[in-house]
Amino acid sequence: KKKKKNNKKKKGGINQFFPDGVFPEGEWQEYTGSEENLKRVTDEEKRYLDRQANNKWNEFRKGAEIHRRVRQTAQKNIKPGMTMTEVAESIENSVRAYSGTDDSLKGGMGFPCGVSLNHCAAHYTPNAGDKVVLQYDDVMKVDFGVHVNGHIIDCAWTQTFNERYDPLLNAVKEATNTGIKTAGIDVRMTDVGEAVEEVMESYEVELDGKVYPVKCIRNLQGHNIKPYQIHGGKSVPIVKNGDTTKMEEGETFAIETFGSTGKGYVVHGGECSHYMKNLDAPPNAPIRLDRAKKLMQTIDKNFGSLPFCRRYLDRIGEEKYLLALNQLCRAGLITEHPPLVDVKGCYTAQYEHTILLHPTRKEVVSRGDDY
Ligand SMILES: O=S(=O)(c1cccs1)N(Cc1ccc(F)cc1)Cc1ncn[nH]1
Ligand SMILES: [Mn+2]
Ligand SMILES: [Mn+2]
Ligand SMILES: [Mn+2]
Repeated sequence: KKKKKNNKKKKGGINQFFPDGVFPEGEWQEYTGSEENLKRVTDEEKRYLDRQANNKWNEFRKGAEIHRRVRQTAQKNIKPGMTMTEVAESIENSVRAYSGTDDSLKGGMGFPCGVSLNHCAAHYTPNAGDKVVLQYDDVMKVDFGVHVNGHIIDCAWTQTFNERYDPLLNAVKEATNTGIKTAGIDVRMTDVGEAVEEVMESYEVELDGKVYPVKCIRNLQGHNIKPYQIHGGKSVPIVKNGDTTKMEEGETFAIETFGSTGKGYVVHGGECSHYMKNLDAPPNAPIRLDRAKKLMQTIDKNFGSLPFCRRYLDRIGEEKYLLALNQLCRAGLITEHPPLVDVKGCYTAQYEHTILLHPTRKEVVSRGDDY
């Protein structure tokens, strides 16, 4: 018998530290560029209206506060010798504890905790049975989401132990901050990409006596975020790509950049762990295969349109689901998001923040004193 969802707020959540329910604002930045953008900050009427939308903003700020506390502990505790499963699950359990609810659709992981290593840039998290152990010379991209009622914080950093990678990390950190500074209302996507690329490619890194120019991974992008939708349909390039699509007032963006000592281009590589319901699939498409039908119901109930990974099915008690999962993917009802890899032997790094385009100012809501 399925245990009833307990809708009570759980103890130990982040709310205990903010009894008034008001969460800290992120880093404010003024809009730059056009004359029109410069005067947004003085528009009192827009400022007043923005405060009315505060509930939505406050839920992003709650997610960001959870993200900062979880990553601070992770940055201290993650060490070589831990398995990738221990790394990912320690972070995921911490997010769930702070979220203060057992209902994964009310709050918790916004998407799986990525722990992509070295030439793998994104979308790797261990599946059951993964024996990989974190090494001293690894370059690990820790990329996890926190959601509060579907308001998703998407924020990532690169964890290393060998300081020889610092120039690579600094290049990407500065490139991401440039992307954040350039982003704004009415800004064209291609202009963000161009600004990012210029900073990234001004760096080089020396490894094992060889000098590499830092390249942007040109087919990885930031993206807008919508309620319960990690990818809202707009992409933010990290190279100049001619896309004149503009950012708009009220939108939420994940600004992420990736630097690489390899080709600067990723392809699918390795076993898939990340999956997500296909929002373009016809709703209520008939699924004849009984096991697949049941699995789809479980996915709808626990994740909805949020990305999930195989370990999330394991932990809710699903067993022998792989065939049914593959059938749902082949039917186009679920999409696979396999690991994204540059060439073997190269090193890739990432930094990512979530920004809120308020009518009068830009808020880097996931900013911390770490990055
Ligand atoms: O690469 S994306 O698919 C994308 C980038 C631009 C347009 S869509 N992706 C969104 C996503 C898709 C599936 C997931 F399971 C988790 C995330 C970016 C991302 N991954 C991690 N953090 N941010
Ligand atoms: Mn991310
Ligand atoms: Mn992202
Ligand atoms: Mn893909």
